[in-house]
Amino acid sequence: MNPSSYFGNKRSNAENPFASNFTFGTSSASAQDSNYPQILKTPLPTGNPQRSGYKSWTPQMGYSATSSSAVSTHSPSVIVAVVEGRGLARGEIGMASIDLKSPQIILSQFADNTTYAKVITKLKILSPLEIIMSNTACVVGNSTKLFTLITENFKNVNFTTIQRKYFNETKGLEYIEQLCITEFSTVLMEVQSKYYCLAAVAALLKYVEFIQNSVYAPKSLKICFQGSEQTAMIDSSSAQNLELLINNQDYRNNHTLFGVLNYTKTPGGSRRLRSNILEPLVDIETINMRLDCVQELLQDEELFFGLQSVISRFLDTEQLLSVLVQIPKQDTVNAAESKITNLIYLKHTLELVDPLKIALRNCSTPLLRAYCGSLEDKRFGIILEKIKTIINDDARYMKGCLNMRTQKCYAVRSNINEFLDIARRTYTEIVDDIAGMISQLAEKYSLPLRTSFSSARGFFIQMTTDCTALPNNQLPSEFIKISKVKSSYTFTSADLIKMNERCQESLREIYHMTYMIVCKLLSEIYEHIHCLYKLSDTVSMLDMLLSFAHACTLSDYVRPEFTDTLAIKQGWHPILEKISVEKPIANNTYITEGSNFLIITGPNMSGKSTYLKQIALCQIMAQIGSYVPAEYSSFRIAEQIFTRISTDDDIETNSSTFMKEMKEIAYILHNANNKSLILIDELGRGTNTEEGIGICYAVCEYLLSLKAFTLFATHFLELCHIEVLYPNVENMHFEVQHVKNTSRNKEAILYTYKICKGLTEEKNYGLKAAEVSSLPPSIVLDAKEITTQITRQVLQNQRSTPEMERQRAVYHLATRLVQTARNSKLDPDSLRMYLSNLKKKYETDFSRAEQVSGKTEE
Ligand SMILES: Nc1ncnc2c1ncn2[C@@H]1O[C@H](COP(=O)(O)OP(=O)(O)OP(=O)(O)O)[C@@H](O)[C@H]1O
Repeated sequence: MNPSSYFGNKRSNAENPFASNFTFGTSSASAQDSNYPQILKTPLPTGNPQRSGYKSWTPQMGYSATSSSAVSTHSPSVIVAVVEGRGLARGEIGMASIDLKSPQIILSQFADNTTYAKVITKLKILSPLEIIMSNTACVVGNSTKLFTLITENFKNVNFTTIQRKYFNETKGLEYIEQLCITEFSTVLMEVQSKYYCLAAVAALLKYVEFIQNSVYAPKSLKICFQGSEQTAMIDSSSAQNLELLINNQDYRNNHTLFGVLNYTKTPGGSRRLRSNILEPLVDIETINMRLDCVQELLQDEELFFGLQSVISRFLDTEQLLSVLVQIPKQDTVNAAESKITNLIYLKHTLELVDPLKIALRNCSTPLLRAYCGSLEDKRFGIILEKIKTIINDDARYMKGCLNMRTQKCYAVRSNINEFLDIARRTYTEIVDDIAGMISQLAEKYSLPLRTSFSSARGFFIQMTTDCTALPNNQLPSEFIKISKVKSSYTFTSADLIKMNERCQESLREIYHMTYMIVCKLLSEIYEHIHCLYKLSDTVSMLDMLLSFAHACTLSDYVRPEFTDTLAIKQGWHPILEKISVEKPIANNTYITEGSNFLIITGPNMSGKSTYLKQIALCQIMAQIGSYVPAEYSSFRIAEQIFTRISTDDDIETNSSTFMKEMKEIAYILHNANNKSLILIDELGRGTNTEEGIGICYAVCEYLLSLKAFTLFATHFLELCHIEVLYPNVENMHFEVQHVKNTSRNKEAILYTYKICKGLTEEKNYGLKAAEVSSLPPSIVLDAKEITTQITRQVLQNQRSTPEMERQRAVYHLATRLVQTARNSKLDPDSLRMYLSNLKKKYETDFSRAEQVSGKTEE
C-alpha cells in the first residue's frame, strides 16, 4: 500500500498538474521539520523591494533554503497572503492566513483607510513567518502604498511575491469546497462573494502545499471567516507600550500582562491567551459568559483542581491535528517516525476525553456545560476503539527520547505482523547486548559505568566520578569520543558504535512496518478525526479560563461589570504588583460621557504613566473575560485602545523620538472614534515647550470633539486651562508630600502615588529634581528666577471669567440631568413631572441647561 494514499488523497503528486515542474530540495525543506524557521529566505533588508532580497516565487522554483530565522519570543509559524483590490476597489483588502502548527485557515476581507492601519495591525497580531503578495504590488518604481507600508513595518519578515494569476478567486472557492471540514462548511456562504479573501486563500494554499512538500487531505482544514468587527483593535505600538506580551526592558522576562495571566498548561491554551490579549472581545454577552465560568471555577475548588489536573495532561492538540491532516509527498524515515509518534499522541489525547467529561460533569454555567456537551461526540470513542485494536493499551506519551523510542517500537500489538515481531525481538536483543557489554566493561575496569541514551548519539557510556580516582588519571584507551561536563564523563567505544548502527538498522525496519500498519489504521479513522477540532477548541478555552481563575487566586481581583461608564474603585497595576514586594498603591478612576477627558499632572515619578497603563490593562483584562485588579470595576466596551506612552529606554535621537511621537499621534487621530479608549502620556516632549504646548492643545481640541474616553498625562500645566473652556474636561493630579530630611537639612519629596482632583500645586518640580542632582547651585538659582517670571505671565493669562465659571456649572448640571433621565427607570409621565419640578426649582439655570443638554444630545 502506498502510505500517501491512506487519506484517500485525491490531490496526490501523480494527479498534480504541476508536480513534475517542481524541484523541491530534500525533506529538510519541509515545514514539518523543526528546522523550517532556520531555512528561510533572506529577510527584506530595506523598504525598497527593487534593491533588496525579497523573493519572487513561481511554482517552478520550488522552495529555496538559504536564510536566517526571524527572531521572536513566540516562534512564528504563520504564513499570510495579502491582496488589495484594484481601481475603484483599492483599499478593499483580502487576507488569508494559515498557522503551520495548526490546520486552520483564517480569511478576512475589509475596507481599510489610506494608512492601512487595519492590515498592519492584523499582520502584527499574526506575527507572521512569511508574507505573500502579488507581484503586481511591487512593479519596479511603482510599488503600491500597501506593499511599501508592509515592507517598512515588517523588515524582519520574509516576503514572497507570487504572480497575480495565482490570486484566483475561483480556485480559492474550489480549495475551500475541497478542503474545509463539513462542520465549518458554512464559511462558503460567508465568503463566496468576497473575492479578495478567496484570491488570497488560493495563492496561500498553492504556496504552502509546495513549501511543505505535502498536500492537505480533502475535508481536513478548519476554515473560518473573521471580519474586523468582532474584536477590539490594539495597534502594535500600544501593545508594546502596555507590555502586553513583551517586556520593554528585557524581552526574556515575563513581566507583562501575558505573564500576569498565563497559568495555562497547554500550548493551545497559551496561544489562545496570547491572541485574546491582542484582540479582546467586544461582545458583552460572550465576555459575561466567560466571566460566569471563571466565577464558577473560583467558587468550586473541586471543579477547579479536577479540571486543571486533566487539562495539564493534554499535549498540543492543534499541532497534532496539523500533522495528522497532512499527507507527506515522500515517505521518509522521519515521516514514518512522526506518524507513529502522532498516533500515540492521538491515543493519549483521546484517553483524556472521559476524565475531562468527569471533571466537568457537575458544572452549571452555560459555557462550561456547552464544552462538556461537546465531549459527548461519539466519534472520540469510535476512534479510540479502532486505535486500541491495533495499538497496545500501554502505548502512551512519555517524557524522554529513549522512553518515546521504546513506545514507538512496541506501539503495535504483537501478532499483527509476524515480521514486525521478529524485528522487535532482534532490537530487544541488541539493546540487551549493549547493556551487557557496558556492565562487562564496568567490571573489567572497576568503574561505575552507566548506559545512557540521547537521540543524537544513540547509546553511550556515562560515568560520574573524579578522574583522579582512575589509574594514571586517564580513562582506558578503549573509550573514545570522551567529553566531560563538571564531574560527569561521557564516551563510547568502537564496539558500541557498531552496535548502535545495528540498533538503528533494526529500528528502521520496525518503523517502516509500523508505519504501514499505522497508515492503514489512520485511513480507517480519518473520517472521524475532525472531532479533534472541537476538542482542541474546548481544551484551549478551558485552559485559558482556568488560567484566569488561577490568577485570581493569587491576588484579590474582582469581576468587572459592563456599563457606559469607566469606574474603577481602588484599582492597581497588575504587572507592578507582580514585580514589586509591596502591593502597589490603588487608585480610583471615573470617566463618563459627560466627563470623558482627564488631564493628569504631577511631578516626575509621581505615578502618571503607571496609572494610565493600569487603566488600559484593566480594560483589556475585562474584555477578555478575566477578573481585574480592583475592589469594584465597571467598563464601557472599548472598540479600540490607543496609547502614546514614551518608553524610558528610548535610544533614538531626539528628532526621531519626535517623529515617532508625531506618527503615533497621527495614527490615533486618524483612527479614533467615540468608542475608543485613548491614553496619551507626555506628548510634545520631543520638541520645545511652546511647540509642545501648541501640539498638545490642538490634539486635545480634536479629541474633545469625540466621545472617546481620553486620559492625557502632561507636564505642561498650561494645558489644565482647557478645563475652563471644555466642561467635559477634568483635571486630576498625583499628590506628593514634602518632608524635611533632617540629616541633610533639605526638603525631600514623598510620593503618595495617589490621584486627586484638580491640577497639581507642585511648581518647579523639575527644578527640585535638578537641585538634588549634581547641577551647579548657581545654574539652579538662575533657572529658578527665570521660571518664576514665566509662570507669573502664564497664570495671568489663565484666569477664568465669572461667565466661564457659570457656563461650566450649567453644563455640569445639564449633563447630570441628561444622565439621570437616561438611567432612571421612571415611566415617561413621572419623568416629565420630575423634570418640571426641577425646572421650577432652578428656573434660570434650567433653561440654559436645557439648551446645552440639547447640544450634548446632538
Ligand atoms: N500606584 C503605585 N504604587 C506603587 N508604586 C508606584 C505606583 N505608581 C508608580 N509607582 C512607582 O513609581 C515609579 C514612577 O512611576 P511613573 O513612571 O508612572 O511616574 P511618572 O509620573 O509617569 O513619571 P515621569 O513624569 O517622570 O514620566 C514607577 O516605576 C513605580 O515603581
